[in-house]
Amino acid sequence: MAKAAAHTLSSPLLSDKATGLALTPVSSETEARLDRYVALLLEWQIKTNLVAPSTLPNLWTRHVSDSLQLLSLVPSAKTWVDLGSGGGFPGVVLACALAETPGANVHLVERNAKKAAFLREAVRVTSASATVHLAGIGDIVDRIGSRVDCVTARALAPLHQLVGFAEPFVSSGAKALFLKGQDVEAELTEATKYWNIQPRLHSSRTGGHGWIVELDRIERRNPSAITHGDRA
Ligand SMILES: C[S@@+](CC[C@H](N)C(=O)[O-])C[C@H]1O[C@@H](n2cnc3c(N)ncnc32)[C@H](O)[C@@H]1O
Repeated sequence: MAKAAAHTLSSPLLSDKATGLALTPVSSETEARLDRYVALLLEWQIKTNLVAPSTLPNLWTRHVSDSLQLLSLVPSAKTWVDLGSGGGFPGVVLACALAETPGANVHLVERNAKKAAFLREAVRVTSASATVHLAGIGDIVDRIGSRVDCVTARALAPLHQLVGFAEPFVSSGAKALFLKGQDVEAELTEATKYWNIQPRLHSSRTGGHGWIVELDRIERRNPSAITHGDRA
């Protein structure tokens, strides 16, 4: 019974879906893939914590649209890497949206085996363009190998760590897009102690206090330029 209820979009969730798709419109093919993904997530969420339970009534705006908004920042990107994909945000959503794009692929990097199993199932039921890597971030740079157009992360780590994770990809020509919350200014201040970056900030289209940090260049700062008191 509980499982059957999980498959049926409740009225608030249907209304949230309409709001979300008005913010970030998609083709009917992509909408059908996203419907299958959301149904699977609600089914697995009963046993596995994929998103904070308090955010479930706003799944489409808080998670799906939050992910979809990245596409317009790099419309020509085909090869994506999503670090710490968890329940699939933004990676699976991007892969659903890119499923009709020839040559597109999203690498989903997740070290938790249960979440990686969910990601594999999500890719299967949606026929999305994605490859799941059950691995730590430090181990996948060589494995992914091919030229990457965009590296993403959401709710993974403080910005100064994300910049370090993304650096090998950005050094090879990728753009980095990090979904961040209201503390973005403080995180940027911390990150610039260790990295030379010129961030571009975009306020989230989904409202709230969210920001997208866009980076095209990352260089490690000369360690001698950091005063002793600044060192982590
Ligand atoms: C808080 S969740 C966020 C998941 C998703 N990005 C989202 O926004 O809903 C962070 C995820 O990153 C994964 N993770 C953390 N450190 C990692 C690492 N070094 N390598 C791979 N995955 C990692 C965790 O297992 C977890 O699933």
